[in-house]
Parts: sequence; C-alpha cells; structure tokens
Amino acid sequence: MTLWYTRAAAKGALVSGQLWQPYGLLRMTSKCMSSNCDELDAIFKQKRTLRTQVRKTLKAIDPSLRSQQDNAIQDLILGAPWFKSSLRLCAYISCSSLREVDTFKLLSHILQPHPNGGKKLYVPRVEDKNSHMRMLNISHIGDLVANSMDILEPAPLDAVGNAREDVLQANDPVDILLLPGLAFDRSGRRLGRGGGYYDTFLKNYKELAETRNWKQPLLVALSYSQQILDDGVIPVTSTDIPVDALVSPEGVIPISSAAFNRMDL
Ligand SMILES: Nc1nc2c(c(=O)[nH]1)N(C=O)[C@@H](CNc1ccc(C(=O)N[C@@H](CCC(=O)O)C(=O)O)cc1)CN2
Ligand SMILES: Nc1ncnc2c1ncn2[C@@H]1O[C@H](COP(=O)(O)OP(=O)(O)OP(=O)(O)O)[C@@H](O)[C@H]1O
Repeated sequence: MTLWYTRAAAKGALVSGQLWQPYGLLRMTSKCMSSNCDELDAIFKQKRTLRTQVRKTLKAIDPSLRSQQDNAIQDLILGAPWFKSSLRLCAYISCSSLREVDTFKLLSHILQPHPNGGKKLYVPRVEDKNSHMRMLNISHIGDLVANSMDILEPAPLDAVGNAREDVLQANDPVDILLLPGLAFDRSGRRLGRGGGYYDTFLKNYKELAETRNWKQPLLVALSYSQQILDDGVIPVTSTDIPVDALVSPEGVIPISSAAFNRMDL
C-alpha cells in the first residue's frame, strides 16, 4: 500500500490555526506560509521516522510475549466496569501482520448473544484513500472480509442486502471507542499509521455528539508496553485527536478528566 502525503494536506492541517509540537504550541496564521509548510513537513517527516522505529520494535517482540500482552490487555478490559456497562462500542479489527494489539477476544465477547440484547458493535471500513473511513454495525465475526490492506472489514450490505448502520447515522451515542495506533504517550498523544482515518472520523463523531448533546465517547487506545513512549517524543499537529486513556498489560492509564470520572479509578 502507498501512503500519500501532499503539501495540500499539510495546508489543511494548518488552517485551524494551531500546531502542536513536542516542544510546545506554535500559533499559525490562517494561510500556510512557506515557513509554516516547512514546519509541517518537518513534523510529518518526524512522524514517518518514528513509525519506522516503532514498527521495528514491534517486529522484535517475541511472539509468545506478545500473545501474553494481548491476553493481559483484553482481560483488563473485559473485567473493567466501564467496559461491562458500555452498550454501544466502536472497536478495530486487529491485524496480526501489523502487530496490533489483538482484539478478537473482546470482539467475540461483545458479539456474544445476550438475553437482554447485549452490546452493539461498529467496526471500521475504509471507503477511500481520502482519509475516509466509516464505522459500520456488525453482529457476527463472519460478517467480515479482508480488504486490499488485508484488514478484515464489513461489506456495506449485510447478508440479506440491507445497508449496515453507519455509526454517524445512528440514533444513539457510542460509549467507548477502542483505538489502534503505533505509539502513545501518557499525555494522550497518539501516532497512527499515517492515513488520517481515525483523526478524521473522530473529528466528525465529536462534532455529531456535540450537535446532539450526547456525552462524548471515551477514546481508549490499546497498547503494548513497548508502544508507550516518553512525553515529548510523539510529534503532533492540530488535527491529531488525543486519547482519553490507554490500556497496556501494566494496567489502565486514565489521562483525561472524562477518563478519571468514568473509569472509576
Ligand atoms: N486494524 C486496523 N484497522 C484500521 C486501521 C488500523 O490502523 N488498524 N486504520 C487506521 O487508520 C484504517 C486503515 N488504515 C491503514 C493505514 C495503513 C495501513 C498499513 O498497512 N500500513 C503499513 C505501512 C504501509 C506503507 O508504508 O506503505 C504499516 O503501518 O506497516 C493499514 C491500514 C481503518 N482500519
Ligand atoms: N480531521 C482531518 N481532516 C482532514 N485531514 C486530516 C484530518 N486529520 C488528519 N488529516 C490528514 O491525514 C494525514 C495523515 O495524518 P496523520 O499523520 O496525523 O495520521 P495518523 O494520525 O497517523 O493516522 P490515523 O488518524 O489514521 O491514525 C495528514 O495529511 C493529515 O493532515
């Protein structure tokens, strides 16, 4: 797969006026002046370098240690009151070749039939290379098929030809989003895989929740210990949306006040 990156995208990230860098906040004008574009270029370059480093680190983890971490993270979530009480969730379908924290134990738990209806699950579907991803409702793991990136995702129509519900069209809010990523820090910074899919989706979902007067969903990232980096190492721009909490094998790390309030820690 080719990752795309253009100066036009860099301009897009600047128009909102603020640019976060590891070493502080730079205020930007509404236009991308060439020095500001250079600044963004430098940040995207830092991100690419860091992604390469983290991918290497992930590849070097012994498979049995990784599997222990996968179980520890999922068991922590399955036992947590904030997870047990959640009714509607978005979660990623983990991809083992990308060395992502496994979610299959969680997914099969969420999709278990339950006499009172159980939990409702929405999972990502990439629609185009323009950072456009939808979160569609599935009821069975068998609803998933591999896409061109070899990530399992739902077809837009279900087995009987009905359009799957898009979480952005749903009548009720989701409680939690379980997020993937390449690296995180204890202040909530998140380094994704560079497509901008999650940041774009999260921006749209947050706007929807605000319009509807819904409580914002809790953004919880799943992370191997090796993916939690020191503060100041992850470069971010104004379009990067911070997470509320991390779950690593060492435990739940609440970050935002929403996480402290809702995770009952
Ligand atoms: N499981 C999962 N599903 C997801 C995401 C994800 O990160 N994980 N996404 C989150 O955005 C979206 C898909 N975006 C993706 C972006 C890059 C790659 C990928 O294969 N990247 C390679 C590098 C490819 C290259 O450099 O050309 C890699 O990271 O090793 C996969 C999915 C939606 N679904
Ligand atoms: N809300 C947004 N609207 C439009 N473009 C965006 C938005 N968020 C990110 N992008 C663009 O997506 C591209 C990739 O961004 P970035 O490197 O931050 O991705 P990422 O955070 O690693 O990926 P992801 O969000 O999928 O995990 C950049 O060109 C960025 O400007």
